[in-house]
Amino acid sequence: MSEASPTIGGMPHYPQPDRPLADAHAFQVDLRGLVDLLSHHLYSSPRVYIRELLQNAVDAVTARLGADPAAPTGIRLTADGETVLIADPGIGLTEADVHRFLATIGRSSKRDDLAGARREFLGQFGIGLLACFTVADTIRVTTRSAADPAAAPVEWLAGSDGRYSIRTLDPAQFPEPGTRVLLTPRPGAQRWFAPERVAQLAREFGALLPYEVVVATPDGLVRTTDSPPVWDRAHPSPAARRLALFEYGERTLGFAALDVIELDVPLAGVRGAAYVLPSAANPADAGRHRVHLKGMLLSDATTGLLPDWAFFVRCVIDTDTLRPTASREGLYEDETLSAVREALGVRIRDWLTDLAAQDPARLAAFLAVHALGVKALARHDRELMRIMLPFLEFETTDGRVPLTEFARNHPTVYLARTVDEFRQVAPIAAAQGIGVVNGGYTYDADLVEQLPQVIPGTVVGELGADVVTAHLDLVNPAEELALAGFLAAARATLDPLDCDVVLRAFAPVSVPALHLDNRDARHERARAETMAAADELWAEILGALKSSAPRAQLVLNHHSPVVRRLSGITDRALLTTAVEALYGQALLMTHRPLRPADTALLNRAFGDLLAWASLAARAGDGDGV
Ligand SMILES: Nc1ncnc2c1ncn2[C@@H]1O[C@H](COP(=O)(O)OP(=O)(O)OP(=O)(O)O)[C@@H](O)[C@H]1O
Repeated sequence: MSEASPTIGGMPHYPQPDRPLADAHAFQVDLRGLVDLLSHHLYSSPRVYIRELLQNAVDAVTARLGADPAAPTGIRLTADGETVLIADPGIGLTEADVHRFLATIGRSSKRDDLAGARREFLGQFGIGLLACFTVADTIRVTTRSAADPAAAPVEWLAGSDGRYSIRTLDPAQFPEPGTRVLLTPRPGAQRWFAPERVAQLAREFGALLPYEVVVATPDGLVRTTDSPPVWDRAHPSPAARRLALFEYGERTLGFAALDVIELDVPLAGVRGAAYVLPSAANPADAGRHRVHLKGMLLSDATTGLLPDWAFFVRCVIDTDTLRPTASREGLYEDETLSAVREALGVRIRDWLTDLAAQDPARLAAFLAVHALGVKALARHDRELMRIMLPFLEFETTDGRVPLTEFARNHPTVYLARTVDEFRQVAPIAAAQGIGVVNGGYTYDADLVEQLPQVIPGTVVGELGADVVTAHLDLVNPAEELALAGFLAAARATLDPLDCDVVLRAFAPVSVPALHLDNRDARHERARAETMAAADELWAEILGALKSSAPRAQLVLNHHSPVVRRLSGITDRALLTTAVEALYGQALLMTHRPLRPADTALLNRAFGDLLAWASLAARAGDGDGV
């Protein structure tokens, strides 16, 4: 029996330096420090020790099958509450292998020196076994090599203090090739050895592994593998296959999907399914997918697997091309991953276009929940936009309608940039036949702007106050002249508020006045107000920014009975109050927050109107006496 300390990455096989390293030393490893690093900074939880044990067992079985396709494959975990034992009938190790691989941190038998990690194996980094030290104080490995039947079986006993011993065993004690790993818990880690927890972890990580794994517990044998995966099984009919996929999704992801999209991208080595979320998803949510690498669960919250726009699906996949990060809890971002991401994106997009062509009712059900996702996708994909546009509804002056239909009825499509702007003008614009789309919602303005490329001949214009006024009927000059006094008084009242007054005739008659404004004008007013309140330096800077933005407009409706009645008022003070009240009412209709000056004006107008009313009432009483 010999005793030694582990070395790092195959040390002391020094590279050949230019000059001999006469005074060379080997790196030492502080195993406790390393395990501490792994458990606090690499692995999210000690539970991964089961995954690492399973992984080594699976790789060992795969390696032996390579040489002997008839070799046994069953893997058995035994959890008695005190210890955990895993036994595999795999390739095993000779004493030299033990020193070389088990006891050398960072060295793996699963890497070709030039080609990197070999595709058929799960492991590659040569650190997995260390995960066991996050829960165990000692690891006892007994192993017999299948590759070298003459080699005696050996026992390797390693402690978390960084020391190990090795001894040869009597071949009669270990007649068959294979490996057994026995772990004894470190203080405080007993809970990770509870039989039901071991079985649950084996099922969670290893349900799709290619070889049968059973867990022997005091309550009996538990089979934790359930392979081949549902997508690789034969089903009696396409409907039965779909049903099986739905059931599998609900069991593993925890929600009843709206739809399921099969993923089979042979070039990318990906098989599985994408499940459409049953309720609207947050576009900023990076998407959490359940990813298996060669059957072993990598993580159920893997990000970066799909393009950002595909936030409406969650995938369950198995792949043999993608690489894990060293923690084996995420995907390594490389060219393969971006190719897979693109291929899966194409698959989901194709599913959408097929749905549009073959099953509009199912597409409508999908869009009722995920229109936002499709809009996000369509922005970058003109072809998809062309296909989806007839199905995507937008808020417009014709109600919620698809843009294609809207563009057919309105050769010029006006775009209101904010929800407020749309609300402000929609009823009036609709009455004048102006076609306006509310561009205030996420992605809508982008899509409307691309409309001319998708439907040639369509013109998209910005909706400004001038567009609306241009569509309102002019009042005949003689009639306008008759109201000149009233209009002059109204202009004088509103001029200090940076608002012009114009007279037009428009529908509906129930709207006496319309406050038309645009963002430039609002910014200009805000700037002017700040300037008035600012000190000299700021006033100068703000003054330099002054622009000749159009002023707001109060458009009085000549058809409105209220306006007609007002124009008959001769008392100047009452007229001022009435104009202020009209202006205030029009402002309230815009649903925008009021400036302090506007609030003051509204209060004053209301108070004055009350005073006028009580005066009139008293005068009426007086008449009666
Ligand atoms: N059950 C086993 N049967 C045979 N060899 C094993 C077994 N477990 C571990 N080994 C050997 O020990 C080496 C180190 O194992 P370890 O789990 O630390 O790393 P790995 O599996 O190579 O890579 P990773 O860090 O990615 O898991 C393996 O490369 C393998 O040669």
